[in-house]
Amino acid sequence: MIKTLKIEPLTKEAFAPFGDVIESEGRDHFMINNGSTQRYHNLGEVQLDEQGQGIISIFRAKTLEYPLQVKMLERHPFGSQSFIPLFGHEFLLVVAPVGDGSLNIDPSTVRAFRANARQGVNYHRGVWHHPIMALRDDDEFLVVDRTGPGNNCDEFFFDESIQLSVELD
Ligand SMILES: NC(=O)N[C@@H](O)C(=O)O
Ligand code: NI
Repeated sequence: MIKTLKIEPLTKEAFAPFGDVIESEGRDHFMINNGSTQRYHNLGEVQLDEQGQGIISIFRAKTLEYPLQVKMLERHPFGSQSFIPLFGHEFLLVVAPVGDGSLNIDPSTVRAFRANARQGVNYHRGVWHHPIMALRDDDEFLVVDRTGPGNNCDEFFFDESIQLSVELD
């Protein structure tokens, strides 16, 4: 299978099978702080197993070479993982649904999205995704995810006959 993935705009609806889109555009809010602040409440669900602890980190990411061949995806079975751009730059996502839970990905289910400069994402537990795909060198992302016992990162490498690529326009 040789396929160039169509890069879709990131929307709450389109991304729903994979997790949450963290954004204020078009979302409900309520006023707090005596009317000085709008709270865009509960935009994403932080998912943890019982032994897990939620933590906040910063990822400083190099850009990858494009066209990119998607050779692998990873998942975090014990918790969600969110990426919120700190410098307001767009970034890319490649994802695949949780599936039946086995260590396998149907390549026909792999999708690519482009986050605009005011969007973050929250991958739900077990959702397959490519490691962070920054579009600016040394871009930084606030990351909320899970630490704790056990291996919380499974990797799946596609067979060499599966060539999924991402091209920048
Ligand atoms: N390994 C790690 O912490 N990073 C990945 O999970 C990622 O999604 O970038
Ligand atoms: Ni990850």
